[in-house]
Amino acid sequence: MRLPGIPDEEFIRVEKIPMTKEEIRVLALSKARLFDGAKFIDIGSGTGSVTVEAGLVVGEKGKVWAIEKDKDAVELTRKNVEKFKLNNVVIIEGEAPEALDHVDSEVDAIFVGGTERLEEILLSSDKKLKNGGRIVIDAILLETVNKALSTLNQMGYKTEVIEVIIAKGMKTSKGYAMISRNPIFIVYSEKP
Ligand SMILES: C[S@@+](CC[C@H](N)C(=O)[O-])C[C@H]1O[C@@H](n2cnc3c(N)ncnc32)[C@H](O)[C@@H]1O
Repeated sequence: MRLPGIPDEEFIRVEKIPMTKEEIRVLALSKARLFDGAKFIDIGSGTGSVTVEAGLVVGEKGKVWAIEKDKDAVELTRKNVEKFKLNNVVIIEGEAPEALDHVDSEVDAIFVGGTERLEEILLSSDKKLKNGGRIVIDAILLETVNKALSTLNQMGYKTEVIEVIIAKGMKTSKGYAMISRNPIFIVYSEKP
């Protein structure tokens, strides 16, 4: 089992597809409490960075389903999965929540990085999640946080939210300058 924390530069990237940054992946996957052999869904896989990190954590006995609606992002997820030589990932091209129908197993955790149609996604995710399983949502907008918390609370989940503000050191000729990244909210929750 490998803990998450692959440097962003190791992923194949294209400018128009935003990536969940390294430190956020570490926190989000830690809140998802993945383990060797776990089953996991990444909704809105984008570059595939969360999918790849999760695939390495859950190992060969585990499985990851990556759901992505954008054709180019699906291709990018595929390239990164190949780059990291993972054979425990199923890539589903399609939009959640409908694409969740192609996940043929109950899972231990779900990460939502693509938050369009969030309420429907959360309600459908519940049917795929084991009791005690976790849903983790990565959000930029306050409105997304609000929707996530209200929906999860209605579903009877135990919920928490954190705001993550990170500055990363950039090496300059005079030393390291700290460059701020945009604040990100992580909503994490547990099914009763
Ligand atoms: C912020 S990016 C995700 C970043 C990704 N976690 C990564 O590290 O590259 C959001 C992605 O979610 C996808 N998306 C948004 N809503 C979706 C939905 N309902 N179903 C499937 N994909 C969705 C978008 O096409 C986009 O690629």
